[in-house]
Amino acid sequence: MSTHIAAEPGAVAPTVLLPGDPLRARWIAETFLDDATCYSEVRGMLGFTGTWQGHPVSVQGTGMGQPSLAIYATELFREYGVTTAIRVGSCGALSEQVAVRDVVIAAGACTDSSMNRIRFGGHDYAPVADYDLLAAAVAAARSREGLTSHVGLIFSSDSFYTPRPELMKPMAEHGVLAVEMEASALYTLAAGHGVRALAVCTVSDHIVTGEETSAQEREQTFADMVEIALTAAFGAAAFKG
Ligand SMILES: O=P(O)(O)O[C@H]1O[C@H](CO)[C@@H](O)[C@H]1O
Ligand SMILES: O=c1cc[nH]c(=O)[nH]1
Repeated sequence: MSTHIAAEPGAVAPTVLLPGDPLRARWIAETFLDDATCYSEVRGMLGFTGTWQGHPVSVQGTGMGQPSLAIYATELFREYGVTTAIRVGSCGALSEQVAVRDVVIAAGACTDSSMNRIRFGGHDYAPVADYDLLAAAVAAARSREGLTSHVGLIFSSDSFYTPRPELMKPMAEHGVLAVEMEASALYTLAAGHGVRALAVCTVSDHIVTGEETSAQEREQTFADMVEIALTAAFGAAAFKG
């Protein structure tokens, strides 16, 4: 057991999906995994292990924001031997080219968080996805009929309710597709631990148009990103099977 995860050694699979919402973790386990069992309920941050197409997979809620994700990611990497970590999150579209329910695959993550500046003595750091996971996810997303997907930068903000909304426009003008709250920390911690990481997000709301989805939809309907993440984790052969 680690401080915030009540799993026995070996109870967490080497490949973990990381939704912010612990109830989305439960929905993913119940919907996509075979023989899923819950290994942790500490603080209500649910974690499950099962199999997908015969591959062991865990799904662990991370909570909202980079400090919360960093707790779970650090314990998973240091104490449970996780080698592949894929965030499956919701995000807000910044660009008019991106619509609600589109999937955004994050090649890299900008941030307003001070976590990396503290880590690197004031220098900036460019958190990027694992290239093989990224390429596999893009291929999987582009082969899904009826799904519009995008690949590029996202913005991992410390604030859901931003005090500086005027900064979203220049972000979009510099290629940032969407805002969420965890990917930058995930990519940084994964790099530091030699772990493969990726963030695949579904657009739950639109910062420009104001369109939004319900809490129930964010918890239980973003299936494409989950299947893309699982396919990327286990390779193109699994996708065909
Ligand atoms: O839906 P999840 O994965 O929690 O992700 C997004 O939703 C939360 C904000 O509503 C933040 O955690 C943000 O990153
Ligand atoms: O962090 C987030 C997630 C979804 N939508 C947003 O606007 N922000």
